Amino acid sequence: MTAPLILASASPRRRELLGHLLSQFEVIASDADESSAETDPARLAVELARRKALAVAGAHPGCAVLGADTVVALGGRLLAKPQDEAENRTFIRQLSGQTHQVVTGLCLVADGQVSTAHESTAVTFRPLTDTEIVHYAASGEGLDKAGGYGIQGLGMALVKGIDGDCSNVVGLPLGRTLELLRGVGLRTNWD
Ligand SMILES: Cc1cn([C@H]2C[C@H](O)[C@@H](COP(=O)(O)OP(=O)(O)OP(=O)(O)O)O2)c(=O)[nH]c1=O
Repeated sequence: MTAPLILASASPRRRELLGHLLSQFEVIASDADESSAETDPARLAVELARRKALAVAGAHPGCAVLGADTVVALGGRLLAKPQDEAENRTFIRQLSGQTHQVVTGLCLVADGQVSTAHESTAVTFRPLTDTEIVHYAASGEGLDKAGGYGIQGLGMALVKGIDGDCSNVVGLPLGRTLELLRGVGLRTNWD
């Protein structure tokens, strides 16, 4: 498999993480519709990753395309990106003192083959004070992130523990991504 790889994502975190695996790839953001009635976190994350990858693959035949989507699930609820600072406070208040799941779905389209995978990581927040919640939401860091926080930034101070792959929480599970790339014969920096 020699076709160049395209990362179908506007996320700077995904670009940086994929750079840990491949020295060369292109980035083209997908405009795929992200609305869905699916409520199961893993199925939703994979469905959206598939839409992103297929949208870009359709416009770039002959290229391998990787799409990803990260979903935050607290009990039966899904927390998307907060609309504004007030909703960000609500999300962080809900996550306070609780364990939630962060699920990233992956889809790789290559040589007419569609491969999918997902990874799940459990993240536990400390019990937070109102002052802490207001302080974090005011930073604006969580506004473009699923669940309304970034574990790689200031949001690290919200977290009591993590069980699973940390890169998955940031948006691209590196182990699973390596498996998918190797599965279609793509050579990575680790091979
Ligand atoms: C929970 C969490 C999420 N995130 C990010 C990862 C994803 O970029 C984002 C979830 O939104 P996504 O819709 O998965 O991705 P995106 O809109 O940023 O980019 P694209 O759809 O173009 O690929 O939240 C963090 O960076 N840190 C975290 O701790």
